[in-house]
Amino acid sequence: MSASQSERRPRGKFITFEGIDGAGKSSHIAGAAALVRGRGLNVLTTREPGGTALGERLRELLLHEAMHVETEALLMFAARREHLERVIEPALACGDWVICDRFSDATYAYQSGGRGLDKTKFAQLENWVHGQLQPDLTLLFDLPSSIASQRIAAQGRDLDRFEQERAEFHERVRLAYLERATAAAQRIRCIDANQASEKIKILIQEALIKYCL
Ligand SMILES: Nc1ncnc2c1ncn2[C@@H]1O[C@H](COP(=O)(O)OP(=O)(O)OP(=O)(O)O)[C@@H](O)[C@H]1O
Ligand SMILES: Cc1cn([C@H]2C[C@H](O)[C@@H](COP(=O)(O)O)O2)c(=O)[nH]c1=O
Repeated sequence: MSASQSERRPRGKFITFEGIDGAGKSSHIAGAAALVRGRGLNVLTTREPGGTALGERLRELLLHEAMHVETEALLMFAARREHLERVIEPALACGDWVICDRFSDATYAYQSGGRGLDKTKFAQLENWVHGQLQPDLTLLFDLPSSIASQRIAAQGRDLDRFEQERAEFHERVRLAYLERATAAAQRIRCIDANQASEKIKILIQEALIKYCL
């Protein structure tokens, strides 16, 4: 066995954080990454839409320009294709872990659940862009949209196109996430986001240790 073969690390784990806007997922990504790093593993944190130079430009359009729902879905998957090619796949292949703020479950929840994109079209795009690849673990932050919108309002910042949507939209997104969690129960762990951050941090640590570390 050559030196490079013996040093080859096992493929990294792909972890995603999901939930409606304001559910609190982004607040926990750095802590999750620190836990993984503490085990001596390399970990990269990234986000969607975004994560590459082109993806970040697409993010600007997606968050601020009105467009047809199918354009929106196609651009989400275009940004994802780039992200997979340039960031996610190379990192996983060399043994690094990737923690991503949203992935295709968000497209299912927002574009199909929220906006009404045909689920068959979603499935075709998902299959085209990432085939059998799915996250090893998805942490779904579940919260009623009324509480999430209060959290966002308390931040006192300008709202993007999705955050400006009505409560009914966010409830449809939430239900679609829960539907997806039922359909992929082996991968998606639901976290009650209506509790103190310290308790949520412990639940995340438990899930990472139980399913990935
Ligand atoms: N458990 C919690 N209890 C109360 N407030 C929280 C909790 N977790 C996060 N917050 C606050 O809620 C707001 C939204 O949190 P965060 O940005 O992490 O949410 P998010 O799900 O990533 O939202 P978005 O998808 O819109 O970026 C922040 O101001 C954050 O401090
Ligand atoms: C990946 C993805 C994202 N969105 C929406 C959801 C959010 O409102 C914004 C940006 O995400 P952030 O967590 O607030 O940074 O984009 C979407 O509609 N579809 C997707 O696939």
